[in-house]
Amino acid sequence: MNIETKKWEVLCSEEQISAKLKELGAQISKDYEGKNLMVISLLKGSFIFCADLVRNITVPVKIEFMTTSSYGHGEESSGKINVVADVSASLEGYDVLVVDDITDTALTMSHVMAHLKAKNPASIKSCVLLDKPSRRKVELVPDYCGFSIEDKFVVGYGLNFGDYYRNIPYVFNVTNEDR
Ligand SMILES: O=P(O)(O)OC[C@H]1O[C@H](OP(=O)(O)OP(=O)(O)O)[C@H](O)[C@@H]1O
Ligand SMILES: Nc1nc2[nH]cnc2c(=O)[nH]1
Repeated sequence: MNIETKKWEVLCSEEQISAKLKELGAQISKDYEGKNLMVISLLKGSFIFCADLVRNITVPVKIEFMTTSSYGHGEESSGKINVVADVSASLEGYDVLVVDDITDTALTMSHVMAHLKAKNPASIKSCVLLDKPSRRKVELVPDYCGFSIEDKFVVGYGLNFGDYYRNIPYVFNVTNEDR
């Protein structure tokens, strides 16, 4: 599908995202006061959300990265989570917060949480910008969540369509209507 010729429905505007980042940042800063916070950004999807989120966190934070993949270019999870690049740091003694752009089937987040728990962090929680609870294949409730959304394939603010559109500064859905 050529999405340039279709109408885009904005689901989370830049203003809504910016307000949500302040809320999440304040809550996380309060909850992690006096703790040893390590944020792990799941690439590629969370690179924009995580970069904005950590700038709203006021307590000391160590930032690490991990790359997973399961969707490829499609709109359905392959069901197999590939750890393309594991986190390189030791997690021992850290209060880990795993940050992702979206939890959909939750296969990615549940796989990553189990994978990282085995590395003995002091604690581990999850934070996502978007949650699609209606699509779960495994039970999981993110500890921090920006927006709960309905079952629509969303694009922008880190989320891809094919290899593109991660740089669009808001979250949108491509409709079937022509522009
Ligand atoms: O809850 P799930 O159904 O597992 O879907 C969520 C995952 O899907 C996307 O990753 P993707 O595999 O597309 O890789 P990407 O981060 O490179 O976009 C997204 O960034 C999440 O990590
Ligand atoms: N781009 C994109 N990736 C996803 N991965 C899981 N759900 C989605 C979605 O709605 N959009």
